[in-house]
Amino acid sequence: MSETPAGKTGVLLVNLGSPASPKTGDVRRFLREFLGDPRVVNLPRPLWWLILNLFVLPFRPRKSAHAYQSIWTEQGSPLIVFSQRLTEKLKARYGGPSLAIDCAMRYGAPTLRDKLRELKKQGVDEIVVLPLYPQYSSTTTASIFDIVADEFIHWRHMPGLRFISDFHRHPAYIAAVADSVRRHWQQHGQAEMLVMSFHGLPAKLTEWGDPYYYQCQASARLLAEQLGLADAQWKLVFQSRFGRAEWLKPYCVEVLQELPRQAIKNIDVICPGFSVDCLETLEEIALANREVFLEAGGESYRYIPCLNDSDAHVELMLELIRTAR
Ligand SMILES: C=CC1=C(C)c2cc3[nH]c(cc4nc(cc5[nH]c(cc1n2)c(C)c5CCC(=O)O)C(CCC(=O)O)=C4C)c(C)c3C=C
Ligand SMILES: [Fe+2]
Ligand SMILES: [Fe+2]
Repeated sequence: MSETPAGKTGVLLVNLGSPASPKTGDVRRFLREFLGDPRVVNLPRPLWWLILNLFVLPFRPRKSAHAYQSIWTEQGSPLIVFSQRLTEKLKARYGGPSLAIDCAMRYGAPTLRDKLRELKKQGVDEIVVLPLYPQYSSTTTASIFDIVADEFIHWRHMPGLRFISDFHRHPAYIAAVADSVRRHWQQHGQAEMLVMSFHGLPAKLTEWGDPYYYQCQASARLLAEQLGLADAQWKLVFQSRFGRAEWLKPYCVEVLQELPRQAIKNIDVICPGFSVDCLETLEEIALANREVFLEAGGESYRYIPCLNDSDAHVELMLELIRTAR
């Protein structure tokens, strides 16, 4: 028997994932896995199974496939491409014999289980799981933890585990996003208002103890403070309502329709809850919601991209690996 060499850490950046292709069949497969996760939809299983199979999966995939087609690139889904490029840069800069770095998706491929097993094969004695969600939600972050915990059940020799639940007020995160806004202002000038759009959630989840709503509020307020914005110069909104239940408010679309009526016709829009650009930012925010704002009488709508694979994002990842809990 040989001894395991001491002191090797494995880091896994984890994001939501995308369909294998923007074809309806692949989108249906992806949505079946995603929306079948009890963390994402909390209804009783038999009831949700019926709704999902009778009312969602026969219709939604075709509509979503169109949306995916509008943002798909030669290299694939922006969410996966950016997440992997970020990982490659981090690896090239800081990876080595004592630090293995890789990237996995919660739904679709590359799977979280495969990547955890690859790290195990490399003999790491600590695994750092870093979900690419600055704000914790049971629907996203906890769902990643479920897979890690379930995978570990089968491991005889469990390594140390550090799971980074959130980094919504980490100074390095706030600074990196604020810097990206300032750079945008330097190039394009500052609009009358900065709209910060976060992915929505069913409102009930907050009552049930999900801290996501409060973490979004905290991130937005810290960003506004760092940028020296007065209250009238920024607004937090929630996008991507799904289904009929009440979601977190204010709804992005309603605010965009209202702003021109309040004589605010010139806005910058940023999505601080998304680490990399994806369907939700590129199609919904940068394309569809722009039309909503312009049709309501808005004049200028500038979308500020996510941190994506920028050097600032690579440094943020390193800082989180070093300091976040
Ligand atoms: C950033 C955090 C996210 C939270 C919180 C979140 C909750 C949540 N989402 C849905 C339903 C859908 N989301 C979809 C896509 C999608 N969602 C996130 C992030 C969060 N979701 C991302 C990054 C993406 C994009 C994936 C990509 O490939 O680019 C979709 C699929 C597309 C569509 O059909 O619109 C659905 C559906 C629910 C129900 C939910 C919380 C309950
Ligand atoms: Fe979502
Ligand atoms: Fe959406």
